[in-house]
Formats: sequence, C-alpha cells, structure tokens
Amino acid sequence: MSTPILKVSHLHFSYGNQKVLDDVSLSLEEGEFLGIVGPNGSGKSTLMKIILGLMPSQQGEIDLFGSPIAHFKERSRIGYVSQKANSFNLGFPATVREVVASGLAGKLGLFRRYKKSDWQRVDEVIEQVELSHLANRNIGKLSGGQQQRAFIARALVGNPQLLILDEPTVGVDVKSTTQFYELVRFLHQNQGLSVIMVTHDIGVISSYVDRVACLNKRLFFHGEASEFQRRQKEILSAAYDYDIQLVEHHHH
Ligand SMILES: Nc1ncnc2c1ncn2[C@@H]1O[C@H](COP(=O)(O)OP(=O)(O)OP(=O)(O)O)[C@@H](O)[C@H]1O
Repeated sequence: MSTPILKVSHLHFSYGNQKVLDDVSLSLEEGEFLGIVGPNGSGKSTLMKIILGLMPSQQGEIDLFGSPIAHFKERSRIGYVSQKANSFNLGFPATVREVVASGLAGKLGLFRRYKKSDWQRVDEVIEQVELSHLANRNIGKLSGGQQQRAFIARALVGNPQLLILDEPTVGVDVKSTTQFYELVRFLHQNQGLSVIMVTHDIGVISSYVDRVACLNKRLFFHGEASEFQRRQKEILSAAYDYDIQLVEHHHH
C-alpha cells in the first residue's frame, strides 16, 4: 500500500485539565473520502485544527504526506473550509471573486501580484462550483448554500490534494446540503481529491464517504462506511453514551 496522506498515531490533547482527545489513531489513504462524526464537543474541530497545524499537538504523532507534521511546510497541499466559514462577516465588502482569490494568497506570498493565469484559475473554480453568474456579487448577498460553495472554491483554488471540511453544511437547507455533498463527491471521484469531512449528518454521510470515524474524545469506530451503516446503532450508542458514563464516574 502507498504512504497514507495522513497518519495520526496515539494523539492526546487537553485544554488545561480537560481531556479532549484520548489516544486517537487514524489514517487517510490517497483518494479516500473520510467522514468524521461524533457528538457536540467530542473533539472533532480540535483534531482538525491540530492536523492543519493551527494548534500544536501535545502527545502522539502526525504525518502528512509522509512527513512528520513539524517538518511539513507545503500547507497549500491542504484546502480547508472551517466551521466558522458560514458565520463569515457578511458586512465584509468582498465579491465572490475576491474571496476565492484570497485562497491563493498563501501560495503566492504576500507581495506577489496576481497574474492573468491566477485570475483564470479563480474563474475556473468559480465555474466548477456553479457560481459564475454571482462572481461579482458581494459574498454577504449570497444564500448560505451559495456562500458554502464560494468557500469551497476558495479552498480549491490552490489545487490542494487534501480537502478538510469542518461541518460545512451547518445552517444550510436540505436541498443545498445535498447539492454540496454531490459537489464534494464529484471532486473526490473525478479529480481524485482526498477529503475529510466533519459532519452531523449521520444519516446521509455513509452513502457518500468511503470510511467513517466516530469520535467522542476517543475513537469508537474507524472503518468502512458499509460496516458503519450496519453497526450504526451500536457504535453511536456507545459513543454518545460515553459522556453520561463519564459524568457518572465523576459522581462516585
Ligand atoms: N480554545 C479552547 N479552549 C478551551 N476549551 C476548548 C477550546 N476549544 C474547544 N474547547 C472545548 O473542547 C471540547 C471539544 O471541542 P471541539 O470544538 O473540538 O468539539 P467538536 O466535536 O468540534 O464540537 P461541535 O460538534 O460542537 O463543533 C469542548 O468541550 C469545547 O468546549
């Protein structure tokens, strides 16, 4: 088997004395679509932030594209749409085109100017997410679903190999959510993009992803989507009851 794109081994993380990640190990193969589910506050965003290098890991190992995270410098190989993207400051006076172009800033460096080919790439991804007709509109004047597609375009503009989506469909209606999943599936299947998507849509997730990880501080499941679907009830009740057990322990 080839080197996984991401390998997390025995990761632990605490905020102060609150343990949020407990001995988490998982991997992502090239071209794989992984869905991460788990209750509120189960450490999903924390795990994503550590993988993205936005927060230092405390204990355990992370390899990205075969390099230890401390030595990994090619940030542009990873595209990220954060949970906060949909609470983006809607008063911010930027058009869809400008927001998408900002996704190239890291790759180009602060003082390099955009070339014609950069703007061509910007327009190409805008077309891919079907927002060409709104390219010059202020981002604040788009629907939630359209904004999500603009943020995915911003994440894609630098041609990443790995796309990380943290609850991309929160506050977006069912029709737009389905459209969003279809877009991610298209990128995954037709462009070979590796994807990690954190989501609360447990019901639909297993029909889109290859593998599922179920997290509540520790991993309760990491395996094929079909197996997750088959054992869903058992896995989820174990993961979602974990907090209750913890509370009871504290009580004694
Ligand atoms: N910066 C922080 N400082 C202290 N505690 C934090 C911080 N960020 C998150 N937490 C806490 O750590 C726990 C895990 O949070 P995290 O955001 O990783 O969970 P999550 O699974 O993404 O939750 P949700 O599904 O609600 O978004 C929560 O109890 C949260 O309150």
